[in-house]
Amino acid sequence: MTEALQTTAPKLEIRSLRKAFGALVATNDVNIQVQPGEIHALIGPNGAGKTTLISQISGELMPDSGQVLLDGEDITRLPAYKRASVGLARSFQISQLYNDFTAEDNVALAVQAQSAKRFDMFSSARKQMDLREPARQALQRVGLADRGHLRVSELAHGEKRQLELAIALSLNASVLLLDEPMAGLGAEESQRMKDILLELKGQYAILLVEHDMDIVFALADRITVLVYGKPIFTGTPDEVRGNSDVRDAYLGREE
Ligand SMILES: Nc1ncnc2c1ncn2[C@@H]1O[C@H](COP(=O)(O)OP(=O)(O)OP(=O)(O)O)[C@@H](O)[C@H]1O
Repeated sequence: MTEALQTTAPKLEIRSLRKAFGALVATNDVNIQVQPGEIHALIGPNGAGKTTLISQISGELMPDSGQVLLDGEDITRLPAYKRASVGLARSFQISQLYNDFTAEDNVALAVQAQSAKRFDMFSSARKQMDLREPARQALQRVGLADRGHLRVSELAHGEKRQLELAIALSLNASVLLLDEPMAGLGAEESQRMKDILLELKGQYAILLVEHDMDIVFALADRITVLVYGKPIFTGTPDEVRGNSDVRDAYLGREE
């Protein structure tokens, strides 16, 4: 993978991205390339600017300057709701799930929202099938095949996080933005999520923000370390572990 990473065109490219909130520069000249099939982790202390960066890539926040490119196309000004249709999906957050709907309904609704125009022309029976099948497949890929009939409110916390991922997968994206998929999970749930991400590894370009360093080092092909909005190092897990700047700025403190 590492050799391939150096020779292929990036799937997702962040060029000289900058975002300030008043005097605070939360994204400070960030350059990152995520290659096809790569899991690229973004780590850094609290407040380093990880979520702010993900929000600019997903289109929820406009950068002050710089570019976001998907397959070489500039999508910096594309509205968030259109990014999934060009292949970029941010995993939903639990707060966006509909509690009183079933897990399968939640995925089907996301599929429908993305394809609303396309489905207007179809009969309702056909529409149901076209929404249900991708929903079921996505649930299966995250290990929720036999939980689709349950309401979200009946799912365990870890299952809700799996459902968030299923929604992202159902959108047929080739690039996934995952913001702390392990947050709030117990040891067993974390292990399950790790196994799911390992299964997906190689099939998507994934930009992963995660505080759990065991998970990051087990999953990532490369890691970018962000400190005060600025990348201080990008490298393989071994390179990151061995870098003294990273240890001083972040890992030493975490460990
Ligand atoms: N809308 C906003 N207005 C003003 N400041 C903001 C805004 N959003 C984020 N910030 C600030 O920008 C900086 C980066 O925040 P961000 O949430 O991106 O960091 P993070 O690395 O994701 O942190 P954590 O690991 O705690 O989630 C922080 O200092 C934060 O207070």
